[in-house]
Amino acid sequence: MTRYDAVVIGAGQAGPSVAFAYAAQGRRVAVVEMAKPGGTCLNHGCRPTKALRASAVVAHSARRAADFGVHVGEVRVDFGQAIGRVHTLIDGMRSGLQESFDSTENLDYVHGRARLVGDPDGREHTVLVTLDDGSETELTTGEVYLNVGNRAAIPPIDGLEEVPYLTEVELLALSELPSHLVIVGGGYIGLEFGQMFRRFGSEVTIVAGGGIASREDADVQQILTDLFTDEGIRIVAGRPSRVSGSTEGVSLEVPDVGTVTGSHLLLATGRRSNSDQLGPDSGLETDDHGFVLTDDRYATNLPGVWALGDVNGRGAFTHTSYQDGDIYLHPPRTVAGRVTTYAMFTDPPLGRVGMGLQEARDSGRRVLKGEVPMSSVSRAKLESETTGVMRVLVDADTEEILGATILGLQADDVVQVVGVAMQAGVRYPVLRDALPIHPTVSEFFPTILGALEPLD
Ligand SMILES: Cc1cc2nc3c(=O)[nH]c(=O)nc-3n(C[C@H](O)[C@H](O)[C@H](O)COP(=O)(O)OP(=O)(O)OC[C@H]3O[C@@H](n4cnc5c(N)ncnc54)[C@H](O)[C@@H]3O)c2cc1C
Ligand SMILES: NC(=O)c1ccc[n+]([C@@H]2O[C@H](COP(=O)([O-])OP(=O)(O)OC[C@H]3O[C@@H](n4cnc5c(N)ncnc54)[C@H](O)[C@@H]3O)[C@@H](O)[C@H]2O)c1
Repeated sequence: MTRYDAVVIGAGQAGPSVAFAYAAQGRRVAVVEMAKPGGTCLNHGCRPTKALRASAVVAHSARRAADFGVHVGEVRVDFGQAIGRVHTLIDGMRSGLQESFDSTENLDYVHGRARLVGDPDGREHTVLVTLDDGSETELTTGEVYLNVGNRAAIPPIDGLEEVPYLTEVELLALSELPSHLVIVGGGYIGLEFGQMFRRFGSEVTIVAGGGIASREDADVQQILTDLFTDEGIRIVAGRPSRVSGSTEGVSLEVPDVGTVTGSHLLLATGRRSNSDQLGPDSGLETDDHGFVLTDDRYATNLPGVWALGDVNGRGAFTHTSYQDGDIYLHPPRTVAGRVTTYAMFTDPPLGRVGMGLQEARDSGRRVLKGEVPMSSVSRAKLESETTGVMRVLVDADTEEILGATILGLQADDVVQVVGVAMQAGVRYPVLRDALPIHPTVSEFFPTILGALEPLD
C-alpha cells in the first residue's frame, strides 16, 4: 500500500495539469492510466484525426489544382504513408508527455486500470490498480481526481458480435485503405472520417439514424448532404437492424432501405462514459448516462473526489476538458456560465457556438437573425471555397448575442470571434461596429449584424 497526497485517474486532458501543478508544489501525486498517456485526444481523437485530415485536404486540393492554374499530374494517395505521418507525429507528442511524467519529481506514473473505493467521509479513499502483470497495488489518498473520459458506445445491432467492426481506435490502426468503408453514425466522427476516407479513394457509405449532422440547422444538414454526395459519398438515412458477414466483408440490413455492403464497418454512434471502469464500489453519483455529477467546481458527492473532463458531462471536447483542469486550479473560478465554442472538422469546417435556429425559436425570446451565404463572402470567392453559410442570432430586446453557425472557409477559427464576444457579455452592436480586416471571413460580421431580420 502506498499513500499519496493526491491520485489522478486517467492521463487525458485535465488530469495531467492538476498532477504537474501539485507535484510542483511539493505534493506527492500518482497518475494512473490504463492505456496511453494523452487519452482519447492524443491517441485516437482530435490530433491523429486532424493530422490525417491534413492529408485528405491536400489530396482534394491537388485534384482541384488545375482550377487554380496549377498542373500536378495524376493524384495518387499512399494511405500507408499518410497514416505513417500521423503515427510519427503522435508518437513524438506522446513520448514528450511520457518524458514529462517520468522526469517530474514527486510524481509517480502508474500504468494500470484503477478502481475506486470511495470513502463517504472523504478521509481516506482507496484506489486499487490492476497492473499489466495482473497483480494489484493499493494506493490511498485524501484527494482523487477523475479524468477517465468516454469511449465509443456500441449500438445494439443484431449480429454485431459475429462480425469484425471498428471504432476510431482500430480505424486509425489500419495500414491499408479500406476498399469500401461503411460508417454507422452521421455525427462528428462519422462525417470527419467519411470525408477523409473518400478523399483517400475508399468508397464510403454513411448509415445515419436521423440523417447527417442531425443536431444542426436544416440548411446546414442540406449543404453537408449535397457536399458529401457531390464528393461521391452515399448517405443512407436509417438504423441497421442486423449485421452479418458477406463476401465483400460486412452486410447491413437497414429497414425501409435494404442491404448495405462494404469491406469495413466503422461504428460512430456516440460515446459512453468510462465511469463504469471505476468499479462497483466507487460510491459516486452519476446521471442516467453514467456522467459523474459535480458542482460548479467539479466536486462529486464524495468529499475529496473531483471529476474533470468528459466524464462530468459538462463538455465533450478537448478544450472543455483541458479548461476544467485550469478552472479547478484557479479558484474561485467555476464552470458556471461557460460558453462552449466547437467545430466539426469537415472540409469546409462547421463552427458553432450557442443557439441554433430551433433552440432560438423555442427560447420564447424575440430573436433577430443575420446571415450570408459563403458565396457572398469575398475571401471565400477569392479562394473558390464558396460552400456554406454564416449566421448569427441575437436577442432583439437585450441585444445579447445568442449564437452563431458558420459553415465554410476557416469556420473553426472564425466562430471564435463570436464565442469570445458571448463569453465577454458583449452586445451585438459592439461586434457590428468593430473594424475587421479585409479580405477575411470575419469581416462579414458587421455586414451580417447590420442587416438583421426577425427570425420566422
Ligand atoms: C475520433 C475523435 C475525434 C475527436 N476530435 C476532436 C476535436 O477535433 N476537437 C475536440 O475538442 N475534441 C475532439 N474529440 C473529443 C476529445 O478527444 C475528448 O473530448 C477529449 O479527449 C476528452 O478528454 P478527457 O481528458 O476528458 O478524457 P480522455 O482524453 O478520454 O482521457 C481519459 C483517460 O482515462 C483513462 N482511463 C479511463 N478509465 C480508467 C481507469 N479506470 N483507470 C485508469 N485509466 C483510465 C483512459 O485510458 C484515457 O486515457 C474527438 C474524439 C474522437 C473519438
Ligand atoms: N471536431 C470535434 O470536436 C469532434 C470530432 C469527433 C468527435 N468529437 C466528440 O465525440 C463525440 C462523439 O461523436 P460521434 O460522431 O460518435 O457521436 P454523435 O453523437 O455526434 O453522433 C452520432 C450519430 O449517430 C447516429 N446514430 C446513433 N445510433 C445509431 C444507429 N444505431 N444507427 C445509425 N445511426 C445511429 C445518431 O443519430 C447521431 O447522428 C462528439 O459528440 C464530440 O463531442 C468531437
